[in-house]
Amino acid sequence: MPPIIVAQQLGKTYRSGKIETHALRDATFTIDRGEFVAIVGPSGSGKSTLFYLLGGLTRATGGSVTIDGVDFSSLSDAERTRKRGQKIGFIFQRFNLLPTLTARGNVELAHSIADNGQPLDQNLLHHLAELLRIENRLDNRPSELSGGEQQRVAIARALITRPAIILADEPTGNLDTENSETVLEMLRHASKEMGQTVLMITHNPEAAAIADRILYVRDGRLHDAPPPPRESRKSLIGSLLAG
Ligand SMILES: Nc1ncnc2c1ncn2[C@@H]1O[C@H](COP(=O)(O)OP(=O)(O)OP(=O)(O)O)[C@@H](O)[C@H]1O
Repeated sequence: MPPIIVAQQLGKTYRSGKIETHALRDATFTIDRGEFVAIVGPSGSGKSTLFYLLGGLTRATGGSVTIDGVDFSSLSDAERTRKRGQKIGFIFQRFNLLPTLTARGNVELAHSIADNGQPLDQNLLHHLAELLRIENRLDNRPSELSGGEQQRVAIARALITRPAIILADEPTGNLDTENSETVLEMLRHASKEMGQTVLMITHNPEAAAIADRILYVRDGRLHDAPPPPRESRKSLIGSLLAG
């Protein structure tokens, strides 16, 4: 099977006045279907920039990236939004639920943005709500939910469209240990049981340690971290995170 993500010399330079910041340079890599990839690196190294590029949320200033066979840079804005909704599920550190909608409303909105011509799969919603333990919280608004519950709703929202790729930016950054474990288990389930590709930015060595592969970003350059023996993974990842 061809890789789901193919990046060729992907780059992003921000310009403000005469100042140029090479946030990401010449990133060439592929990611296979079903892989669970952690993206680690010091603050300001380019992780979020890579995330935005892979999510089609910003345009590259160099190179290209193809997501599930689609070159996002060749699409109109409207088409890009639709494809993004169909192919990618996003999970953010701050949950980013719409405050005026209930939990169910937030999940339904993600489904309608994807606009894939299918009615919302109520069985999938029920299954996700059960796995994420939010069955009794679906009619509440985000302000009535705990942080952990909000993140679990955000995961249901990301998974309801059965996206090929899940992009998670510090998904456990605002959570306690128990909720972090639930979120990581769910991401691993998505990768291993559902065959979805998961890319997760994290500063948390425990989170990075459960990934299949670690991409290390430093000064805008991407490196595959060497696959460490299991027992030394956490300390190695800890030293990478410390920069
Ligand atoms: N919109 C922007 N305009 C100008 N420079 C930017 C912009 N966004 C990011 N940068 C710069 O690009 C570089 C990479 O930033 P990025 O946000 O990708 O880092 P990061 O690894 O995600 O950092 P952190 O872990 O602190 O979130 C930094 O030097 C940052 O200051």
